[in-house]
Amino acid sequence: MKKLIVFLYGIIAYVVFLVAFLYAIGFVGNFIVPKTIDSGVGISVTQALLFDSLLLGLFAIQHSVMARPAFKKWWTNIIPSAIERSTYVLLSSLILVLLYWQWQPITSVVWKTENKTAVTILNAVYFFGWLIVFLSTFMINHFELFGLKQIFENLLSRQKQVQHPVLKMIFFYQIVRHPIMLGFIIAFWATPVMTMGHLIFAITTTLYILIAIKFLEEKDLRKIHGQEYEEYQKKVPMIVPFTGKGTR
Ligand SMILES: C[S@@+](CC[C@H](N)C(=O)[O-])C[C@H]1O[C@@H](n2cnc3c(N)ncnc32)[C@H](O)[C@@H]1O
Repeated sequence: MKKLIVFLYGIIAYVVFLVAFLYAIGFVGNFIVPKTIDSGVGISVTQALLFDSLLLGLFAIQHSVMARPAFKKWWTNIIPSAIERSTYVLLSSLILVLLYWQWQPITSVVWKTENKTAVTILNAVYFFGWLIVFLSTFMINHFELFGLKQIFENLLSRQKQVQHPVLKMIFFYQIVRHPIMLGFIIAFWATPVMTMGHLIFAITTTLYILIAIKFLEEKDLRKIHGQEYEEYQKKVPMIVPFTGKGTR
């Protein structure tokens, strides 16, 4: 019974993630969904900045803290390890829902193009960014990244072996070390109409991504994979494709 509850919890977490992910495409791109990055009742710029910084800060803190190995070690003394990843995914997705709901637009236009070709290209680049994100998750392990593998193994009572994580260096991971983050950055910047609110979102998230991968994720990856990761860093650039050999 407990295993079934754990399994259902993981499935719900995954469904919430899928909805939040799909909504993000509409939210950032101002497509289809009811509330987007540029919609909503305008409040003063100062108030909007305060609100939006708090929302982005909340996401950054949750993401940075809960992804650290030391936190996971402590946390899995409290919750079953089978749902550690699902809980992370669920909380991240719920914070995103809060962000979509409470995001305060600042609609002054910073740049805009009405040229049809430019609009088409920018929209194509936008969707290409999201496609890179989605495909890259399968290149490392989509099902493990979103907690599904863990809840399936738990349901099937598979003997939990302590498996050393595998470093993936295939497909997009041969071009850059962080294709998922590259995809996000592309999607956040590619727009035919850049408003002040959208620009602040793009700058803040890009800075957070760069700092988090350099000082948090790669530090963990070097600890986990040791020399293998250091060799990978020498061969493959961090986030800008085709910029020669990688650097730390
Ligand atoms: C949200 S994913 C982002 C991965 C990567 N930063 C990217 O942008 O494509 C974070 C998880 O991927 C894992 N990870 C990062 N690079 C990896 C690689 N090359 N192979 C396997 N796992 C990786 C990290 O340990 C972390 O658990």
